Parts: sequence; structure tokens; C-alpha cells
Amino acid sequence: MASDHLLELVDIEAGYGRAALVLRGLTVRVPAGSVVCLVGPNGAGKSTVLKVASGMLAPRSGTIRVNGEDVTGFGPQQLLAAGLSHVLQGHSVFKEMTVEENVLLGAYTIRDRARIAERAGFVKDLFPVVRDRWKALAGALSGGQQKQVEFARSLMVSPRVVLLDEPSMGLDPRSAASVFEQVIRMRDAGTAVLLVEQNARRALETADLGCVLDLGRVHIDGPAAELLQDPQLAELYLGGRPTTAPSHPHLK
Ligand SMILES: Nc1ncnc2c1ncn2[C@@H]1O[C@H](COP(=O)(O)OP(=O)(O)OP(=O)(O)O)[C@@H](O)[C@H]1O
Repeated sequence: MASDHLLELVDIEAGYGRAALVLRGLTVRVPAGSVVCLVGPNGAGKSTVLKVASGMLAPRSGTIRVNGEDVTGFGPQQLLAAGLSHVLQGHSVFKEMTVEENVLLGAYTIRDRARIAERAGFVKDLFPVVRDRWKALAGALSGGQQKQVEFARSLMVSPRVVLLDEPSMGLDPRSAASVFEQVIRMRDAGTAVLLVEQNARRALETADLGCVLDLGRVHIDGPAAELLQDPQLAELYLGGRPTTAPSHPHLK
């Protein structure tokens, strides 16, 4: 059964080994055509949500649905096939390989050559750096450009939802701004995004919906623009009082 929500994580409990639960009854939904961001303090469980969504960590209880279909208990390969593509925290390009080789790694599950060529054309259109530096060694690109290569690789399988873990980590402000613009471009090209970010204010300025996590639960969620204007949230999680307008208005 199709659903307005491409991804639903409902009442999820999850943790690592015998340690205490990290996620304690968490519910997050990603509607089609949207960027949803998870923000919250260190250790709140943000990355763990993405690991559950991509099958790297099996939930102890709760339900995962993709486009209305129950995929609870699926492993990483099955969730990838169901439409969830995970861009891990940190840098995962192979620097000694070309941009082309890095991007095509994302197509390793696709047999049809015409389909691979079509997807390569799509990601080159979406990320001009990928097109312009297609034959260059990935290690010769800047950190922000390498992130675009990772995004392009994740889109080769035509995911319904891309899971992005701290894409701005380690980047200078200008490169980080460019990465957030690429997130918007991905959304506008039809891929929903579940985004985890340390930079909560920038993430909320980029996202359509926000979820503030604390102690493994959703503390508050709603339209990102409204969360940005909430004085209490600003004090607690965003490092200061709300600004009257987004600091990067071109993104909204
Ligand atoms: N592989 C692991 N094994 C054991 N515990 C882990 C593992 N990964 C994370 N944890 C624990 O789970 C909790 C939540 O971690 P998680 O990385 O999901 O938080 P986060 O909100 O993404 O934090 P940060 O903003 O610091 O990245 C932390 O207490 C962390 O120590």
C-alpha cells in the first residue's frame, strides 16, 4: 500500500549489544519531497536512527515502513533495494580512484548498463562538479566536492530516501553552505532526505521538517521554520536566541 510517507520509523527501540537502549520509543516520518532533519545534543541517538533505517542496526522493537510497506527486520541489502541509501558520517570516497569509478561503485547492484548510463547522466546534471571532474582522481577534489561525489554515488540506485549523516562535518563554512545547497537540489530532483547534523541551525534552515532528539526520543518536531523561531529550543539546542530571518535566506 502506497503512503504519503516514504519512510516511517514508528516506536523504535534500539541499542548496541547489552548496553542500555539508545532509542526509546522514537517515531520519525519522512514525507515525499521533503528534507527532514534530526538535531539534538551529542549522544542523543541521531546517527543510530540512520543506522536503524539502513539496516546496520536491527531495532529491538518498533516498525519500519518504506512507502507503506513493512520492512522491519530487513538487512542492509534489502533496505537498499527498498529505496534507502545511507551516506555515512566522515569521508568515504576512494581518493586514489577517479570520480567516475567512485560514483559507479554506487551502481554495483544494477545489471542493466543502459540504466547505469542513465543514472550517471542524472547525477552529472545534478552535481556539476561530478560532471566536470568525472575523470579526475577523487583525492584531487576539495572536501566539499568529495561530499558531492558521495551524494552522487548514493543516488545511483534511485533511492526513495537518502540518509545523510553529518554531511557538513569537517568542512569550512563555504563548502558546508554548498553541501546544504546540494541537499536542496537532491530534494528538488525528487529524492527525500533524512539529515543528521551537528549544525542544528543550518540544518533547520535547510530542512522542511525538524525533529529535536533528546535521550533517544523525539523531544519536539514540526516545520523547521517554526522550530527555528522557538525561543526555548534556540536557547537549549541552537546556541542562542532565534534570528528574525534565516542567515542564508536563499536556501528557503
Ligand atoms: N557502535 C556502537 N557501540 C556501542 N555504543 C554505541 C555505538 N554507536 C553509538 N553508541 C552509543 O549510542 C549513543 C548514541 O550515539 P549516536 O552516535 O547515535 O548519537 P548522536 O546523536 O548521533 O551523537 P553525535 O552528535 O555525537 O554524533 C551514544 O551513547 C553512543 O556512545
